[in-house]
Amino acid sequence: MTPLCEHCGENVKKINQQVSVMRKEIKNLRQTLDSAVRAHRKHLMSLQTAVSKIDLTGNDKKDCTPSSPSLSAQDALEQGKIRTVPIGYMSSCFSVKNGTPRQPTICGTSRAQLRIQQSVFNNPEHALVGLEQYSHVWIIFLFHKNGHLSYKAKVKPPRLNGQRVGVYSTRSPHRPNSLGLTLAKLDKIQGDTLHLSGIDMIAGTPVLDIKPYIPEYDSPHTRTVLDSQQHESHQDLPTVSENKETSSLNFDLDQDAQFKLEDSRNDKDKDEGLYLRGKSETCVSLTHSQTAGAQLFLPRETVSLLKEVESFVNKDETLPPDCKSKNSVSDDVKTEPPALIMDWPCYDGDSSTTIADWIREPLVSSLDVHFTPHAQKQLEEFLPAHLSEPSDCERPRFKFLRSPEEAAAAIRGVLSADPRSVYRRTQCRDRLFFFTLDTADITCWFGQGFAEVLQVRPAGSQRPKDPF
Ligand SMILES: C[S@@+](CC[C@H](N)C(=O)[O-])C[C@H]1O[C@@H](n2cnc3c(N)ncnc32)[C@H](O)[C@@H]1O
Repeated sequence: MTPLCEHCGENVKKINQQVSVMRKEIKNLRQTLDSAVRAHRKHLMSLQTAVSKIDLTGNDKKDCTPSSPSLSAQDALEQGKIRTVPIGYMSSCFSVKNGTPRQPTICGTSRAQLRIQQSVFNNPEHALVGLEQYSHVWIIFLFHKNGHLSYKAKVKPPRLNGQRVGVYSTRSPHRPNSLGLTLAKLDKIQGDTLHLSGIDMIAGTPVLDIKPYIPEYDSPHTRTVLDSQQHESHQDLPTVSENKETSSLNFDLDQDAQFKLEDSRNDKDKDEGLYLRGKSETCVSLTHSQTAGAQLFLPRETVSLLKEVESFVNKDETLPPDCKSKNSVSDDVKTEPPALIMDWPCYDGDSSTTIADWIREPLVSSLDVHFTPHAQKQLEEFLPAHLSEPSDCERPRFKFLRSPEEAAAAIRGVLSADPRSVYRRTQCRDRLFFFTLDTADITCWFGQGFAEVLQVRPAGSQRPKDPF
């Protein structure tokens, strides 16, 4: 007789049969589960491997890594697939994207340093020998703080106030390969370190390459002028770098526009080009009537002032009286001043270069920048970088900027170009705007056609509350 369960009264044999069936089912389920987990793990690993082999352009690079047995580094290079190694990282007076100039010309006084890594060259300073002869360098870098790797074929540049254009017609940081290109001023080289100004990169930006800026190669206008004049005169013409050792004269147009006019003649018998350089180094070209191409570096706002000079010079074919009084060029120049023809390739539709209208005349106009007396006072509290002061001095100190005036110019540069996003500009225009410059936190607000700096405090101190 089959025993019955004392708890439920069921047939024990039947219960045992049911239990063994359930055990089998559980075992099967476990096996299914285990194999599913294994399959998922395998899938995950293959996905991770695949992801690690996708480069930023979305191309499969499985065969181009140096470790790949199937493709040598040379083959990879020939296919345009390389693994980059930063030659150094920027130290810059801009710590975050917000408030960083959108182009280097916006803020000539922004400063940065770039130290060449020893991992690239055993003696990094050797790689810089000769570069000190150049005033400007191209910096090729990675937009490493783009946050996400997505990019679109069409973008909305802030200067177009919401309109879309193709990414390759812009300098947008959101682009395949995330490469940036900046023309920076080379202030000096110390050992393995470049001291730069006029930059638009944030601190920590990985730099991939540096090249000297050579107007004869890099500026179509200079090339065109030189080419045509060489063709006409069949003689070698001076390069802009030769202009460096030349005599100079100054003329002041007003407080904001001081120009150094360097007569490029290093041989009295040759009638050569002129070289004008301003405080902020926006470059447009200038030609001498008879021979060489020349370069003009000036702030955007002063272009109109210089156009007045242009008409003055072209009309009278003499130098302004101010120039004459400070003139240090030789007598024959004074008695027989050269006729000048100024060309404005960036501004006046020169045949050698053309640019999009929205760059020439942005839909977003530039702003006047004011400081409240309080902000001005706060700014003056900052000690310049490298000024020796007692270490216990409680005043805040800049790390890069050399004076409160330089900081004020940098702030003006950043704000006059309206650094707000289109969204902020249109949807929350009453909001306070914060950005960091060197060791200073700047607070400002925007009104119709102007920006006002309200506070300049040591970075890291508490932000004022936004009243809106
Ligand atoms: C419009 S891009 C132009 C950069 C360069 N001159 C070019 O034309 O390629 C400059 C802006 O990029 C952003 N930026 C600078 N450094 C960056 C970095 N390392 N990663 C991501 N964005 C950066 C800042 O917001 C800055 O205003």
